[in-house]
Amino acid sequence: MIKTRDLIKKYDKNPAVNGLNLDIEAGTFYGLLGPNGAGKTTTIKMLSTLLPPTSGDMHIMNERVKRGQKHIQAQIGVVPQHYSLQREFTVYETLIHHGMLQSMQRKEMKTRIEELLIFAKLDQDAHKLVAKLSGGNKRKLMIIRAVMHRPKILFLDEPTVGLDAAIRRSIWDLLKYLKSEGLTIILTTHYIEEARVLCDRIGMMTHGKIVIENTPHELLKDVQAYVVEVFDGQKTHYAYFNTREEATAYSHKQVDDVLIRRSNLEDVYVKYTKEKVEAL
Ligand SMILES: Nc1ncnc2c1ncn2[C@@H]1O[C@H](COP(=O)(O)OP(=O)(O)OP(=O)(O)O)[C@@H](O)[C@H]1O
Repeated sequence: MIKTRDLIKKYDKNPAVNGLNLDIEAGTFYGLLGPNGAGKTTTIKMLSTLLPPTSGDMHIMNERVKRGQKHIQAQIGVVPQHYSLQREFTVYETLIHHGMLQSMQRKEMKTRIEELLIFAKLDQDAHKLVAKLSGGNKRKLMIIRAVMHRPKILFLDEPTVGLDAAIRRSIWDLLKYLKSEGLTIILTTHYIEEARVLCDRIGMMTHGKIVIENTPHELLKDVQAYVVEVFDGQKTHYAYFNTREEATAYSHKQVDDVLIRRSNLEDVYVKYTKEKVEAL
């Protein structure tokens, strides 16, 4: 569905994306996980044909992508990182406007809007002004607007950043529903838990490159199952063990405070990037 080879994007001479090779199959929920500045937004902009690469190849639905290919763009929905709604439109007008831009038939638009408003739990707010919506509902509106025209691929750039945990979960439910409709979804996030909950595959990205990619389950196998965290008063040291018994034996030898826990995706991320990412 999406394939890139040696994709590079430089701003001036600085590479923001530095040799990206992706193979994403149809129907996959794919997460690009990485800290600020890793190159996630630049990747999404190139894949969604908004930004031309400096070099490299990109295929979407078996077709080589060049800038401004209308028939490929019609198969793509994009939810950008920053709010991009007309404040003076109502929720309903926002969706109608998008449907018209996508040349949808009026009858089809009406049915699709009703369906999406219900799934996004925005049906009570259909005639509310965008300016009056909460941050979470604005984000949901951007998501359903992006899929109004039934694209095959949805790109989401940090869809839950800055939202509280309850709203974030309701957005996750909406995204799970869209995936069940058969969409291929590519999401960027710096929330590890978001990638773990939603994604079939995760590419961990730093300095413009994917450093490891796999299913969340397989990624976890990359670190030993138990971690002992030892805080020496200034810094936390992490030691990894295959069994709880080994971890416990190690913890008994420590003089400082210790915590024993199961390892998680953050441990995998730190192992590969030596960078901390924000946990939920
Ligand atoms: N228009 C631009 N001009 C110059 N440099 C840019 C531009 N856009 C991004 N960059 C730089 O490219 C690098 C990658 O940025 P990008 O926004 O793709 O990363 P990101 O992983 O999405 O980070 P964030 O989570 O902060 O959005 C960063 O060093 C950034 O400063």
